[in-house]
Amino acid sequence: MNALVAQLRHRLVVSCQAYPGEPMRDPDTMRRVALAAADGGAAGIRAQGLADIAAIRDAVDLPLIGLWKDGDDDVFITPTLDHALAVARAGAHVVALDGTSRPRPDGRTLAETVAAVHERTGALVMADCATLDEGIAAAEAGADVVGTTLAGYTSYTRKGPGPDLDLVARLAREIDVPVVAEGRIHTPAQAAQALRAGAWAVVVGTAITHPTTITGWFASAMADAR
Ligand SMILES: CC(=O)N[C@H](C=O)[C@@H](O)[C@H](O)[C@H](O)COP(=O)(O)O
Repeated sequence: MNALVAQLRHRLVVSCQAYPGEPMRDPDTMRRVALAAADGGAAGIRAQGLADIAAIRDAVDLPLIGLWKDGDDDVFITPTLDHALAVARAGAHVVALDGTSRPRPDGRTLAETVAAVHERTGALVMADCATLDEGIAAAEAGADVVGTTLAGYTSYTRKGPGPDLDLVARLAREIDVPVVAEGRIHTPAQAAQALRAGAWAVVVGTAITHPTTITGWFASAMADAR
């Protein structure tokens, strides 16, 4: 197994992302958020956008999973090979890309995309999947790690309030590549449950790095209690 993937075993990766138009959408802000996460014990960082990836790679000495969300199509996480190559060149050790079975905008297969990233950049690939079958196919396509990132975010998967730990468990049983639990992990207890379900590593974003959403959780709980 690759040493960088081995380093993430049973550890926390913090996803540092702000969305278009938000006050924290700024590479230097995300760099600081990533540094703060590293101080708290994050073993890896996940970051979106070439500028954020470059800023974080320079400042934070941890494995960096990079992605580039682009376009309005169904496939928006690092949708094409060109996006993936740019993410690697910006400094990501691992390129996270759409690992679903949906057609990619550049017409390449997942296997072709993974092979080209490996050959042309030396970066690893994390396939962001939504279902068990997609995770199995992504492992066969050569992905270095498989994430549950898109479970609940496709037309054919259901979004529950919490993480899809059943998918984590089924993937961990079925495939030999490390399974990363990602998506709607909102509490430390859920992160621990993901490990018990068989996750190699756990990615937490919103619950650590998105104050607008976290504030909303508190505000709405209080509104319900008024
Ligand atoms: C579906 C999609 O676009 N997921 C994105 C992927 O990078 C991010 O918006 C999420 O914040 C990330 O996956 C971490 O998940 P959570 O924020 O739920 O802990």
